[in-house]
Amino acid sequence: MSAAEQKLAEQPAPTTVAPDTVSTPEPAVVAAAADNATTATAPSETPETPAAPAAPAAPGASGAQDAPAPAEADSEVPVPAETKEPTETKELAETKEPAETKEPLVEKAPVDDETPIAKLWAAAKATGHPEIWGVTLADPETHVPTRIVLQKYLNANEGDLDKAKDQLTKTLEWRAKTKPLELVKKAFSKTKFDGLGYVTKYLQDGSTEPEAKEVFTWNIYGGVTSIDETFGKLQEFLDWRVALMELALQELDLASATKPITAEYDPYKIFQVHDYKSISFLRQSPQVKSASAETIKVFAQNYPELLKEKFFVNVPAIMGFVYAFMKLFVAPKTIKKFHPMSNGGNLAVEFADSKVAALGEKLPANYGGKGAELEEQGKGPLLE
Ligand code: HEM
Repeated sequence: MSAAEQKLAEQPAPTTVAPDTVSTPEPAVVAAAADNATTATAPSETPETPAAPAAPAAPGASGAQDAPAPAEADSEVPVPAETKEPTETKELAETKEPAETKEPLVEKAPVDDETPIAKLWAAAKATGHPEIWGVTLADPETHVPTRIVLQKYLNANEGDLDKAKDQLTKTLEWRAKTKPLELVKKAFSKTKFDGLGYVTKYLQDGSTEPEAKEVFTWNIYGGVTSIDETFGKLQEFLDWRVALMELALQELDLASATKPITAEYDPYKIFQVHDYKSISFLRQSPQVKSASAETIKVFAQNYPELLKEKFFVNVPAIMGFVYAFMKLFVAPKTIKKFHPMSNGGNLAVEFADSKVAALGEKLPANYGGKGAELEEQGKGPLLE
């Protein structure tokens, strides 16, 4: 049992959805939520190989049918490595064929543009929008960052090419419309968003491996002083929330990534923390409900496979019902990455396994570390 799970076990999480009532605690829900999603899966040799159609239903299709596709849906389903890497096949065939001979080339199947990654690339080009998460898309055959992005769409959809294509196309259309990179340059209202969101990054000296970098986004929703101010204008809140996510993506810096990912191996993900300390309102207002539901939906569609683990800290025991309510909107596989904790001071011990040495110590003291406060070590969307 991890420290998060122990903390969780201390804290009841009722399942009743009625927002105005505090219902009977139900430890089973807590246990399920704390379940870690790091299910071991067979390694795949072919990163782009789609999962077999017989894989379990896509996230969002099981349990909560109407729930959006999860932003951070895991790809835990083993992916059979049936097909040979087409490029390898081609290279092999060509090198074996002496240039002088007139014999016909060995038949190459499938050709490069038939791989799922190549098909996603074709779909991406067709939308006309050139970037995603700070990566200017280019031929994935030679451009690792693009290959990573496209593979994430396959992973989010359990290797289902049609679904991946659909989600990718919608993301690119959304980015063309929303212009998230411009939101990062925009200044938001200090009155509404001051102290509510930060991004931090931690590096392991001497290593260039992707594991040597950990990026966190922090949502200090306990710091909200006026629901009407912060959540009253939904689009404004969403824009700010998207700007925060894009800042985190800048730190993740996929554009400089050099290591391809597979269905099972993907170190390019972000930790998220929601801090509900000192929450001044104990009921979920309609504004909070719609802001949360809409954020979850937008993120599920447009930021798949970017969540490593998510910690909800300083959750007042009396608000266990909120957790139960929120889970209704989230796909089961994403929920497995959630860790509610009653005491934020225990957060630091969760990162003992990180490749970034003493990561926990680098966190602010509020979270059990020895590092500077978030205001000092973090950055957030611009405010005016
Ligand atoms: C009443 C004060 C609260 C506010 C203002 C609030 C705000 C939000 C918002 C805006 C989101 C959207 C997702 C995001 O920003 O990343 C969210 C998601 C969520 N919140 Fe809260 N929340 C509150 C209380 C709680 C409590 C007490 C819990 C219990 C643990 C909770 C659990 C969750 C969960 C599980 C999600 C889904 C996260 C995801 O899909 O990534 N919330 N919340």
